[in-house]
Amino acid sequence: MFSTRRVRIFDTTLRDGEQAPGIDLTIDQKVRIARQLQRLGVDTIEAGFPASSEGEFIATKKIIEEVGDSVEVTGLARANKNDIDKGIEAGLSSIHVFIATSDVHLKYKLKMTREQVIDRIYESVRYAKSHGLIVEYSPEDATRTEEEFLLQAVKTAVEAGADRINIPDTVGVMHPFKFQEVIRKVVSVASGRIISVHCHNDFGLATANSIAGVVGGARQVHVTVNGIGERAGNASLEEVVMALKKLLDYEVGVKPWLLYDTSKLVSELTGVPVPFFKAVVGDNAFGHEAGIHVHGVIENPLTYEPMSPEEVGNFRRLALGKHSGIHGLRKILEDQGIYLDDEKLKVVLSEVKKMADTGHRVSAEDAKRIASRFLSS
Ligand SMILES: CC(=O)SCCNC(=O)CCNC(=O)[C@H](O)C(C)(C)COP(=O)(O)OP(=O)(O)OC[C@H]1O[C@@H](n2cnc3c(N)ncnc32)[C@H](O)[C@@H]1OP(=O)(O)O
Ligand SMILES: CC(C)C(=O)C(=O)O
Repeated sequence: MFSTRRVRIFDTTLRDGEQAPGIDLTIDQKVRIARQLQRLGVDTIEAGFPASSEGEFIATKKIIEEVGDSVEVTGLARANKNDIDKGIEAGLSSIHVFIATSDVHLKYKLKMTREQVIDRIYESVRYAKSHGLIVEYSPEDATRTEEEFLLQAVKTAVEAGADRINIPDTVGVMHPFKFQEVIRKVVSVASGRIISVHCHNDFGLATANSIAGVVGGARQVHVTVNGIGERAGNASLEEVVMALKKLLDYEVGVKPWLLYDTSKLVSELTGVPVPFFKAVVGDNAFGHEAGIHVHGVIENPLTYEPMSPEEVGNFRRLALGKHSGIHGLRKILEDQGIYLDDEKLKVVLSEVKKMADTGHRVSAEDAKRIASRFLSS
């Protein structure tokens, strides 16, 4: 039984993440990522969409065989018998059923009435439950759904036996102050079922909204590694995990020291580079050049680091450039076995800044070469 501060991490890198244009993983690549997600300690892996293709079906099957004994493996299914049957055939013991509830989706995509959608929610969740599955229901486009109808859809899924209710901000239109209240209302009608949030990053608020959803009472978050996914992506696993742990003192099962390696693996296999400035796992997430920062970090990393790189498997990088100071230069030279007094360091620093002013990216080797002139004199 989870404590009230425990938050489930539902990873959808292999489903929503892979839906992003240009990302088409092979079966073996999906299995490799699934193994890493299992090692990382996520609570649920959404392996894919079994009804989508032969490859998705086989990948789901293989992922269940590979990690299904130690982590919940689920798959996406539309609210129809065929998709649910495909998931069962693939060996799923958990399924993620969705159907939209917003008027724009009902009118232009599904061409269904609200009454028909309510019936479909009940029928599809009931059908999946009758086959012994763990069922998570998502009212797609929930955050653009008229509130009373959204709550009716939630109650219908609960009555049909849904184990979890996931609230997707499908096109990323939420902000944290509003989403927290939406989730609070959903929790109030969900009869104790776990409420989940699934946030997209169209306004750059996916992580913030995910956290707000947890504060509002959600105890599961849908995430993807590196935040990959539809359009501007999903809530980033590494950001959500570290924000929940470090800023709000929630408990998660994820092992944070594996975050950097997991990020690198997904980047390598998807071909999507991790932005230099990406929070937690970016190569500049623990990079320091400005003299005042480097001096502070040398004295105590807490001066300029909200978490340590080692906590997340990343690395601290001290750089040289036009913003460097004498403390940083001394450290970088001493790390190379070169010890100069302050007078000589000031001359070397001046040369470093002149080099940087030309646009040259000054390396530790450049500084060593400049300093060597003093050592030979
Ligand atoms: C927000 C999300 O990310 S939702 C998940 C999106 N992911 C994907 O679409 C990836 C996998 N998709 C696929 O491989 C294909 O879309 C399939 C196999 C699911 C369906 O393919 P097709 O039969 O060619 O239909 P197509 O994709 O063109 O249209 C979707 C159909 O599903 C229906 N549909 C869409 N969502 C749902 C739903 N939740 N429940 C029931 N029916 C749905 C649409 O109304 C449309 O029905 P129609 O064919 O009777 O008009
Ligand atoms: C299927 C649902 C959960 C989804 O991906 C979305 O609405 O963004």
